[in-house]
Amino acid sequence: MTDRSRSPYRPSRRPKGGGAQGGKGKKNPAAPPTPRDPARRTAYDVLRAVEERDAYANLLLPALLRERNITGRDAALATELTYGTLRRQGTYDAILDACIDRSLTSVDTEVLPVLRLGAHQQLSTNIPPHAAVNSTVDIARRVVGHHRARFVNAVLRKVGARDLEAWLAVVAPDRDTDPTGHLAVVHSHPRWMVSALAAALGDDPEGRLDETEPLLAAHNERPRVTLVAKPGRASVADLVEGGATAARYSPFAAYLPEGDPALLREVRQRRAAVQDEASQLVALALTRVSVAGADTRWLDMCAGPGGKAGLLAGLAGQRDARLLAAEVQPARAGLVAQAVHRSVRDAGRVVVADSTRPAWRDGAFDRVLVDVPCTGMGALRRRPESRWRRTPETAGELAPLQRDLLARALDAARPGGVVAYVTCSPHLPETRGVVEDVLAGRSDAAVLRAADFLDDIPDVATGDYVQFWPHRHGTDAMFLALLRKS
Ligand SMILES: C[S@@+](CC[C@H](N)C(=O)[O-])C[C@H]1O[C@@H](n2cnc3c(N)ncnc32)[C@H](O)[C@@H]1O
Repeated sequence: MTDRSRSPYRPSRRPKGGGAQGGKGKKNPAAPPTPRDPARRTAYDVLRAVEERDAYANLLLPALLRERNITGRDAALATELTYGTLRRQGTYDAILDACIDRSLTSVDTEVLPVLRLGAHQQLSTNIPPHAAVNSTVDIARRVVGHHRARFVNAVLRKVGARDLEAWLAVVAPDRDTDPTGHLAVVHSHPRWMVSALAAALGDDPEGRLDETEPLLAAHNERPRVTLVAKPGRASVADLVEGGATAARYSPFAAYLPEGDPALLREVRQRRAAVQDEASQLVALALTRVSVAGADTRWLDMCAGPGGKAGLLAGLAGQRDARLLAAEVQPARAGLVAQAVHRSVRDAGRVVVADSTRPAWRDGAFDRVLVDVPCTGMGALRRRPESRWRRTPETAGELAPLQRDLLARALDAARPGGVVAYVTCSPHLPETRGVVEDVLAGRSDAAVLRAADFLDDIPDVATGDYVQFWPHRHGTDAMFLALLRKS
């Protein structure tokens, strides 16, 4: 069995600059033609760009759909094929590995995505098997030529010999003797990530990883769309009138069962936006901690693209406070400005700034949010390919920056002020590991029981910290620590 501690089939890098267009066909940049079988071709182009140049599917796919004028059912099929294939890539690779004589690592980066795309259609969709194979081989002929298309045809016919369940019984390690390896193949995650998530959940590493399994399964589900009604500018009732349903936990959230969020008037007018419910709740928790004395100066140190800053600015405007939102990347700061400047009484100001070298004086703020850059292991439902990008080594490389940012956040808070340390990751070295490291080196801050500020939400407390989970709360796996400056 191949070790799946990381995406085992990473090809060597190709020269950059080729765009997503993989084949030899000429492309007219002024008016790109809609390709034959546009859904599959577009899914293939995205999968190949992800494989070869670490493209982001959530950015590239909508851009290609727009550029090629693909809408309706074709757009829906392209989306399903792209995300479905990326989510189950680890499982399909294990199956494909068993179907070819040589190692899958030796398969060209042009061919590998087409094999995965074919496996996905055969094993996880209702597309009739002959149509799945024929259409995929047709794509292969156009993008990699007749010779390699014959190879694709032969492999996919072997894949079609069993259904998914039967394949898993063959290729997944035994659950009792190797639960981590079993779950890694069955639920398509790198092996190290299964262990890291199990540790964050507190699952017994010697046991069957019973809670880890539903978490991994949830990562392979399409997340529902959650909206935020910006305080003072729209209400949940407005969103419900537009077809959404009130959310379970956040007083500002509504779930959109289906359809394009932009069809809602409030979203078009930027009075509402798409935002995960846990993102809303960690920002809200920061505003619920009581602070003695003045409560007018709020800081968001890592604000881009502005989800939490937009909510905080709205809440600040209702309480005669003002938010300063800092973001190091100018383009992302522009997005923050769009989110913040429509808050009540325009309570936010945005600056392009490196928050590790603050332009503000120490002790200047009553409330500070530091939502640090992280591995994104809490958002695998929305960015399925990110699970294959990290290794155990690279998963820890942001920790020095995270520690630095938290230390600067504590500096920025005044005595009696409060700091929220947030990550969109449950990975222990970037959650409690960072908080405990920083607090070990200073005596001017104490941890508050964060769950006390999110009182009606079950199963979020992990000691003094809060950890949301996709399988428990239907949200991203967002972490929150609340600290009081002394
Ligand atoms: C996890 S994201 C923040 C998400 C944001 N709070 C929201 O809700 O939309 C982290 C952000 O921090 C920014 N960042 C990274 N290093 C920074 C630094 N030294 N100073 C300021 N911002 C930084 C990144 O560019 C990124 O936009």
